[in-house]
Amino acid sequence: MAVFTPIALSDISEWIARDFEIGTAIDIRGIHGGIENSNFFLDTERDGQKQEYVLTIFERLSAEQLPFYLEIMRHLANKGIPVPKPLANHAGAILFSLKGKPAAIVSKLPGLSRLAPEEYHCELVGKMLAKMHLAGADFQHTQANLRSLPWWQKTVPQVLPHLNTAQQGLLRDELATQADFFASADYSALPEGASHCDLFRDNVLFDPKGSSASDTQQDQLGGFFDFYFAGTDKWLFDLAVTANDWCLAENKQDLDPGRLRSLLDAYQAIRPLTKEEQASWSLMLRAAALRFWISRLWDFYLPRNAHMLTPHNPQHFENILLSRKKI
Ligand SMILES: Nc1ncnc2c1ncn2[C@@H]1O[C@H](COP(=O)(O)OP(=O)(O)O)[C@@H](O)[C@H]1O
Ligand SMILES: N[C@@H](CCOP(=O)(O)O)C(=O)O
Repeated sequence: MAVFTPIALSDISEWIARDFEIGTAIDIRGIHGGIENSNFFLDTERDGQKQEYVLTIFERLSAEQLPFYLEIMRHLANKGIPVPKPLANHAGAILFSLKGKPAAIVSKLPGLSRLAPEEYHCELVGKMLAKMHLAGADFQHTQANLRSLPWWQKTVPQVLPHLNTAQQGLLRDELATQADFFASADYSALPEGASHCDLFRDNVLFDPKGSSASDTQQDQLGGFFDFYFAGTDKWLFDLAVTANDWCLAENKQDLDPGRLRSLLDAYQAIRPLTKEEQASWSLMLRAAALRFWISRLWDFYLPRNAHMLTPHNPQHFENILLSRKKI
């Protein structure tokens, strides 16, 4: 669990009662699992009914960067895509300040993560990802993915001293390959728009409808959340990030053909890939692997203070990159 900024009920009760239409705050609990922000489940009571929200204190993103993330969630939610909807106060604002940091309150989605997904789950995710891309096509705001090539180029020199010679070679070579790819005509031709850019298994919830916990074939998509790495990016990058996490084989590095087919077929049933996208797929899988290898190295070797922070394992994405280079 990472709670960088602790919040107690007494810190927010008056504010909630005064500025919102959501009744009385009755409970606030730090959430396990996240590594970027301080997240809390916030319960309120209104007219005898319990209501559930998620309160986020943003630890790294600035008040200037945040409107993009909150507005894309509002835009998608208004179009029926199951994503958290930011809550507006009486004045219509959706971005607030708490303990001197930016903060937001969003609706709590139903369900739980499926960390061992079946092909069926990959299909649900592929279909909704394509719908989300199309629903975001008329979103007016743009903001670069802040964890794309310029950030990789800035961060790689900081992590290189911590790596062995083989890892340094792999990282340098892949960065150069990706810089060439990003400068190519093929890359420029790829369609882009608002993208999640971090659609890992732990950022998707499923609402179990089956009669038992093991009856996962009845799951329905509860929603996508954690849009705080989103940006205007190539849709293919979003799909590659998703494939690299959802479609792993038993060895946890190669792609599992069945899961991958389910994801891609479902995505393409809604938005078929262009010929440039098809041609760029293997390089984009590598870009997606590199992105998370670098960020995990950065979190691992240059950690921040948090009360309970468990950095993700960088080796996992080194293995995935090596595997994607063989495709
Ligand atoms: N809108 C939401 N609805 C339901 N659960 C949520 C929501 N937002 C966050 N969570 C829960 O909080 C946990 C951490 O959130 P996450 O956004 O992944 O944190 P971080 O941005 O710090 O990585 C998630 O694993 C999930 O259980
Ligand atoms: N998904 C990324 C890290 C971001 O963490 P999240 O909890 O915000 O998804 C990774 O696995 O490296």
